[in-house]
Amino acid sequence: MHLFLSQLKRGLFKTGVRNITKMKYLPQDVAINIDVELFNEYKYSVDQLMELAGLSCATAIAKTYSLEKLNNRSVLVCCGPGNNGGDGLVCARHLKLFGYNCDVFYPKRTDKPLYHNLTHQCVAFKINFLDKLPSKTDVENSYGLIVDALFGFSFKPPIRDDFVPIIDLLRTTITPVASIDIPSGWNVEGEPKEGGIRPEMLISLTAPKLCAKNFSGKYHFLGGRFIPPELEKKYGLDLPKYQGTECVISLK
Ligand SMILES: NC(=O)C1=CN([C@@H]2O[C@H](COP(=O)(O)OP(=O)(O)OC[C@H]3O[C@@H](n4cnc5c(N)ncnc54)[C@H](O)[C@@H]3O)[C@@H](O)[C@H]2O)[C@@H](O)CC1
Ligand SMILES: [K+]
Repeated sequence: MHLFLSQLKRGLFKTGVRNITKMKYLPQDVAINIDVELFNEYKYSVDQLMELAGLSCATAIAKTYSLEKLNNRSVLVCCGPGNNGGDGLVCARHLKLFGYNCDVFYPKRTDKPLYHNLTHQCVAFKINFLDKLPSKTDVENSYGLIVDALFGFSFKPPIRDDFVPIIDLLRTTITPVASIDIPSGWNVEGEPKEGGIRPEMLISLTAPKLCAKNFSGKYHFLGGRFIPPELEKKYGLDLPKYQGTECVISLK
């Protein structure tokens, strides 16, 4: 006991908890600058980062929602038009490999090879793409979890009309929602005043954005373990230490 206390005082137990308290929450402009720097200075490609981001999300989801917990029901992945939606497509593919049944709702598709390829891969993995938004009752009967991959750190309020019904569904359903990077519809720097979606899980990528301070759901993970140490230092991110070979870390 004495040894434990003296080691604790000397800070020898590096559990990451100490770092979590210092960890930086990013405003929108800083999140965008880091993104640009990863591509321009470190020569990452979007595909590379998206694959790691989507894998992190699928891993965090599988650690939290076992098939048993979902009563073997499927996962509905709702994808938006940007890179957050791309993360969702990658996440769906990895979830499928982990043994989950996934359906994807991807109403506004971006005409770029990356998104065509990700969609093609999902179809090849026998992931079903829905033609229309299911009703609240159908969602609650068929799905154990909804993955919210609609908007990430480039979202600018207010939500445009075509996405309002999807956000309304996510806001009102009793099916748990796992949001990728940002709870969609939230301002990157805070919760909307009129009340937004209330995800049960948030998977922050790279570093949590300022709005994550308002997250009151049960599970918060950090993923996207690809930040070069020099970049982490430059932006004073103070990321918690990922354990061993893990690609995610639980913050809550
Ligand atoms: N550097 C990073 O940290 C990485 C970020 N990634 C993901 O990329 C996301 C950012 O992606 P993007 O910059 O492509 O943008 P987003 O995916 O955040 O959203 C942009 C898209 O949403 C639309 N949109 C914006 N405001 C809207 C509104 N009010 N109503 C309706 N549509 C609206 C835009 O027209 C655009 O098509 C991150 O949040 C994260 O999920 C990962 O893919 C890879 C690594
Ligand atoms: K999201």
